[in-house]
Amino acid sequence: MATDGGGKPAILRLAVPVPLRRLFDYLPPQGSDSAQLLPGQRFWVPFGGRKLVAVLEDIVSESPLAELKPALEQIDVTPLFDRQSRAFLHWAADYYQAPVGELYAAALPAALRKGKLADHWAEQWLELTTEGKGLPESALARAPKQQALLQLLLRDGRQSRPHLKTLGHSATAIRALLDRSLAQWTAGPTAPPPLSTDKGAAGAAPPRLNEEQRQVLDAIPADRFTVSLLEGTTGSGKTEVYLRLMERVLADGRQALLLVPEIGLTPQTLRRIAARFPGRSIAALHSGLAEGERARAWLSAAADQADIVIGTRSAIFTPLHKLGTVIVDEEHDGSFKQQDGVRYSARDLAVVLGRNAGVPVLLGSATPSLESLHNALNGRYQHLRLRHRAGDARPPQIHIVPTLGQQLEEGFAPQVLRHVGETLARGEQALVFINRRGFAPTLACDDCGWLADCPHCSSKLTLHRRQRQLRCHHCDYRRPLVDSCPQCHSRSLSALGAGTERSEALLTHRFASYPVIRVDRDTTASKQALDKLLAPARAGEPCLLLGTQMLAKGHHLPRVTLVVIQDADGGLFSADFRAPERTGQLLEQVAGRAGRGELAGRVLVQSRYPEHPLLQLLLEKGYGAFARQLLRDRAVAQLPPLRAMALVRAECEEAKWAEEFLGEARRQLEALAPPSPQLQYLGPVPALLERKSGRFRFYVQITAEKRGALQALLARLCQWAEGNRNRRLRWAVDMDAQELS
Ligand SMILES: Nc1ncnc2c1ncn2[C@@H]1O[C@H](COP(=O)(O)OP(=O)(O)OP(=O)(O)O)[C@@H](O)[C@H]1O
Ligand SMILES: [Zn+2]
Repeated sequence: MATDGGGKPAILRLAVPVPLRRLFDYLPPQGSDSAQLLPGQRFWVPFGGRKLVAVLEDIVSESPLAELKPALEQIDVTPLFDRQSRAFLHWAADYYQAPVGELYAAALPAALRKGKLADHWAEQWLELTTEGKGLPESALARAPKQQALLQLLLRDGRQSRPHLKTLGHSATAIRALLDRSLAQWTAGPTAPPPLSTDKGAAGAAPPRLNEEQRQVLDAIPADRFTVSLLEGTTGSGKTEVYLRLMERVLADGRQALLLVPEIGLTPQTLRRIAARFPGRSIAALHSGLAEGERARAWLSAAADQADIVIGTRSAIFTPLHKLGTVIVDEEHDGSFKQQDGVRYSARDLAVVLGRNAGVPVLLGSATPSLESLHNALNGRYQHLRLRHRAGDARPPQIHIVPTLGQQLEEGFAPQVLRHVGETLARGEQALVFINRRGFAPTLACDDCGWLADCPHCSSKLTLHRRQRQLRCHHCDYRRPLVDSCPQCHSRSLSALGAGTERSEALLTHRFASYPVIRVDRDTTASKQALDKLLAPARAGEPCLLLGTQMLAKGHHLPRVTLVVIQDADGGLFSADFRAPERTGQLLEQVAGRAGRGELAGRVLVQSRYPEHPLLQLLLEKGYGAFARQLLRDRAVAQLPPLRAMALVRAECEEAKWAEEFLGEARRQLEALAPPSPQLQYLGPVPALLERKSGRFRFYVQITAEKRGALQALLARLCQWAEGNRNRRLRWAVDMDAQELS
């Protein structure tokens, strides 16, 4: 039996991925060596008849429990998490009221979460022995191939087997060094897969920073914790600032972490970064990778092999020991907040990570979130601005096109179609933004008024004509298209509203001599597909781009001179108080795709309510003024970011149970802390999407003046709710909730 050295048996205190907010004690696996037990290692443990992957937190000598089970198996020799990253995960668990075991699960790439061996991805490295290291570069002159290999190892250190092959070193030369005991193989983590770079772009001289960019960069301290919000208009050269900051960090021998939105991690972005840092290893972590590739990239980053880590949300949890800066691009983007499981915000955690590591954090956006803007305006964050477009590009001209009472053709006003035609005829590119994929939002019967509802959600099915299907965009329910009304058997069914597929049909017909490129989730199953689709646009040919918000961000297409926003009204009348903010961000980002090169840009915005004050403010004064107005409105309504807000959510097949549970939760809350001007409760109320995948969804909303008080309250509520015995009911705490849906 393993002991802690003092004779008492060692007890493992483990974080297990179950919805209970505590650690669990186990005995070490049979026959394990206590000297080999280290916090941060993974173990297989038995739990309620299942086998789970848990992470070792602590080794103790006593447990409050009398009967302990042994863990089944030790998975790692080398711990996957060091002390600092464990402390970070614990902080996040406390803040988001989540079990720490679930945070480890969120932090690990899928393959490692499932218990695969980390060593499985180990690479063979050739390195010099002490004897080899003692040789001068001029040694082995009589065997030039061996000498070349020796010189490489002396200058650049150990080399991986595949890399040696790429460089053309022969197996014979390697064998010779091994035989002379000058070199040896060692196993170690793999280097991140090298990224392909644009031919010609690699090594291209970076642009000279303009005065604004220089000031921004100078304001970011080299090695001290600060948070800066970079509010820079679209095309103002924010990415260039990120690249310079990374350069500085790398020169200092440290690692840079760059977080990007889910749809922002395009091959184009990766190439731009790879081209700037030839010879540096870059680990890209995103959902488009195969499980093995992702685990490999994660492990190499954790083993200090990656200089730059670029990733979506969960990359925030990569253990980086030489972190030099955290940069969050498009910090306002909704994808930084996880919407199920542990509902963390990677953007907010970036600030905590930077504070722990004592390094600068840079949040950048043309359309900052109200949270970050509020912090910048009240001085908690440093507020940096880029007010002008970089290079020679000018801001685009924006015009509203009123659509009420106009003869529209598949949703487009005649003058809009005329402008598109003229743009193409001039040899330029046009971009049409439609925020809905599919052919049309739904199918309706002209005779009885039947609508195609989803049987599992409180929403309509979307018509996808090419696949001849009706699909639910919330639960992915699909059914074949019907020819007649299921209710009255009438054959006159109409497609209501516009979607990308329907607009594509009109535009392809209307502008038949130009390529029409449709970009949405249906046409771009993979990131590579998007890259390929956009190739003609990048080549600069006249073409028409048509798509959803996938087109709104990150793309730099200098020949796009016309942007059409087909319908600006969607978010102006939503019941979600954040909807205007999101609409403003989206419109500004889409508009920002126009005129990014030498040619001037124009934006046409179709609206039924051209007089709407918020729309007017946005289009006339820009997002900056619009967002500051929204902040004043939020202050009046006592909403975030002026108040802290959390939701307690519950969902169940039986609406009644979810409502009852939340009713009781609210009574518990009010008993702990009665409502007051500083602390307010709302609900239980149904979520905006009341039913999803067959479950009814409700929430109780809590807004508080003091975040700390809210935290303490929620911690006690979780203790109560963990006792909930209804297994068919799911509940969750959503701290800093972003969606009321
Ligand atoms: N100092 C500079 N001089 C000349 N060109 C520059 C300079 N800085 C950036 N650029 C160029 O301007 C264009 C826009 O820059 P960049 O992509 O960095 O802007 P951005 O603010 O990140 O854009 P967005 O937020 O709209 O995606 C790029 O082609 C970039 O190479
Ligand atoms: Zn559905």
